[in-house]
Amino acid sequence: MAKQGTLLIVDDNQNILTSLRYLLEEHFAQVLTLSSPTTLPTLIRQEPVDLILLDMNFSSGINNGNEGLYWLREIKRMKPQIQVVLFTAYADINLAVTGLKDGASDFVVKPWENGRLVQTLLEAYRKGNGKDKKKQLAPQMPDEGAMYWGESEAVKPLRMLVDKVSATDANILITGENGTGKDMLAREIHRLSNRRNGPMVTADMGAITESLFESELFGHVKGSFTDAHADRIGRFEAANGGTLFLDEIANLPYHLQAKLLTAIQKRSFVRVGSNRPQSTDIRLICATNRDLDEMVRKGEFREDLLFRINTIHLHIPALRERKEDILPLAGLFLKRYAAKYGRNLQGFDEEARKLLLSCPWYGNIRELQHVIEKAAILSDGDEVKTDALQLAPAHHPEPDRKAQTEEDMQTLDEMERSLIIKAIGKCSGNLSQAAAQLGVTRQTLYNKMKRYGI
Ligand SMILES: Nc1ncnc2c1ncn2[C@@H]1O[C@H](COP(=O)(O)OP(=O)(O)OP(=O)(O)O)[C@@H](O)[C@H]1O
Repeated sequence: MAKQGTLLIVDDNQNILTSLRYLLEEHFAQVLTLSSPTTLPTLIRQEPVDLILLDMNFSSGINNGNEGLYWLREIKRMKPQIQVVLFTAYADINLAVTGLKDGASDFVVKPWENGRLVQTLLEAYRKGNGKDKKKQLAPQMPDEGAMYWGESEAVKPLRMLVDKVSATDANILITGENGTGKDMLAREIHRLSNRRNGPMVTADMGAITESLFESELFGHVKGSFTDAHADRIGRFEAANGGTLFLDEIANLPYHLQAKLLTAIQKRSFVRVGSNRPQSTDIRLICATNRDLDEMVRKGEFREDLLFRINTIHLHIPALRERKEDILPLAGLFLKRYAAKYGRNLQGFDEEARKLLLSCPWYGNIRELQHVIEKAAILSDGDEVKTDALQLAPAHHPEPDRKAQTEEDMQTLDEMERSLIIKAIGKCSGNLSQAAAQLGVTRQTLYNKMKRYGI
């Protein structure tokens, strides 16, 4: 029989890789090998892999097979059609059984017997080949809460970079307009990192009051101030062994930035009321929608802090810069909310699709998500029409569309939402200008946008 299919072998033992490659090249059209699973996501996106023989233990990770299970789930999440055969030590058979429940086709126990191994792999290949051809053609959408990367050119370099840096401990700065998915990306990086079994702790620097900054981040000891009724650990300590995500980093007042810098540099902190420095093992990810370079120029952000936090800079493009992803994302949200609200919605009619593509989406993916949720609730039949999208006038491309009258407004909230959208539209998305025009601070505008899903 002619050789068919692409097999990928993932094992950190080079001798095993070499001997298996010789053996299996006799049976498969292409045999690829990887000595570490870290680049597995990139490889399976680039190569047409049909089948993976996946080791359960990697010397870099914890030697309990969990790493194998983790990668199995990743493969199944990214490319459910790829068949995975687990390669396991005798002691890990229970884990391999868990792996079967998680979607593995089969498992082979080490030390292996060549004939048996070949037979198991060929059977797994046959099982996958043909059976799931239909599924392969459908776009792969992630589960609720999972990140959808999309296929646009604008996110490709970002994705490559994320694959490369996730496993390292480099400090990462994520930038992007509000609602582009910075928080989601931070979680994705944690999930892809070697710290994934450790905690992921978030501190929203816009929400922590100045007086509680130190206590929230570094903790305090009982009696150190009036409300310190008991010892309390801070985020730096809670994130030990995992990832600390400092969201809205630009909102940290200048005079507190030096304290943060010291803790980041030394990877140690002192609880309020104590004088004992404690060390912590964290991977730091920061995020902001502001231009930190400009803030440095204006003297609002410390240059040394910026230098420290952005070892790797990841910028998420605005949704309007990745138009190819609008309809797939809208489809993903529609599927999610149609199921949630018990609607039989299969898609969008042509006008609705055009409207979705022509919107500037100043609130990015968050705004799209809110619009689709509302549309799912309002729609009858099996297609979403433009009316159900309820996009505010400023979002409509037609210049002569009549402004909404006050009678059309149902609530004060809707009025405020509409005013904000109009102001942002007028200022071409410049939030500082829009805030000035509305007579509120940038932070207030930002909070309101979050609240209204803009
Ligand atoms: N790539 C994505 N795939 C699926 N959902 C996404 C994606 N990116 C963002 N979302 C959804 O959009 C919403 C906003 O995402 P997120 O909070 O991560 O954005 P953000 O950039 O951190 O926002 P902000 O600037 O307001 O802090 C969330 O509900 C999230 O689930």
